Amino acid sequence: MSTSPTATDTTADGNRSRTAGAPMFPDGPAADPAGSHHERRIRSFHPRRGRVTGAQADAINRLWPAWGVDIDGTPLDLTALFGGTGIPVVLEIGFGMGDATARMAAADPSTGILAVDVHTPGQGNLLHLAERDGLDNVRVANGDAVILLRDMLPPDSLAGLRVYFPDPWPKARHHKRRLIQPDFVRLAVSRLAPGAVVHCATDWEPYAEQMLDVLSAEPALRNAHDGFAPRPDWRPMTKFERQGLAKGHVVHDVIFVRR
Ligand SMILES: C[S@@+](CC[C@H](N)C(=O)[O-])C[C@H]1O[C@@H](n2cnc3c(N)ncnc32)[C@H](O)[C@@H]1O
Repeated sequence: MSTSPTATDTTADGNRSRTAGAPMFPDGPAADPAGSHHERRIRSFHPRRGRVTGAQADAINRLWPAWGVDIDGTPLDLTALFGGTGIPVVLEIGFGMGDATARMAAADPSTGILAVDVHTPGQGNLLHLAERDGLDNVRVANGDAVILLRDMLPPDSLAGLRVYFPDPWPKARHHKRRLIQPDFVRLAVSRLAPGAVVHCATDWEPYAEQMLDVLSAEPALRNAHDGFAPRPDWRPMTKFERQGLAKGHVVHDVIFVRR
């Protein structure tokens, strides 16, 4: 029997050692599964980065096969994904570290949350929290949410869309990278069931105005409020929200309903 390290050896602190070229997470998310980086399209996210802790790596390796979704272009059956329960499913794009996602899932177990991000430490953290807190209404997807919506989700399939503190891309030459734009909203709305709720929040005021303008201009949506929405008490504080508030930023929510 070989005693040399393999792709699945685990060190004392829970980190995995691996041979050169072996995948970091043998049973975890595939890197760029749908080839998003090869599409000639402007993306709304920074490349993946960040150190993955031992606990996060352990959660990814053990839980991804059951609760992970590779965004690889294969059509998704949401009912099957959530164990055949038929619960309504909301899509959260850009969950970051996932603490707020886990709290929302715990507070409302009768709603499924399909949480998507490209941030590996966050994927590990959310899987860890889901297991720790017994949250079987959370699934974690890795990759570009645009491909998930475009190629994998059927029309009218989602009960909601949540986008909390998306990257603000403050420089004018980067505004084209902002997620909330007319084309994206048209695509997302086509995957929402009638009555589905679109909820966005940001601490970047010019982006808040853009969200309000773009969502107001989409004929398939109606504003649930007059202008910006009051912050709903069920939306937990997120990491980026906390950082924005510490800098003195003002937070705005927008809530629209699919007609
Ligand atoms: C500024 S962070 C906010 C994270 C979290 N919502 C919070 O408030 O703490 C935005 C996140 O959105 C993710 N993101 C941006 N565009 C995305 C896309 N098209 N698909 C998946 N994730 C995306 C980024 O990777 C990043 O983790």
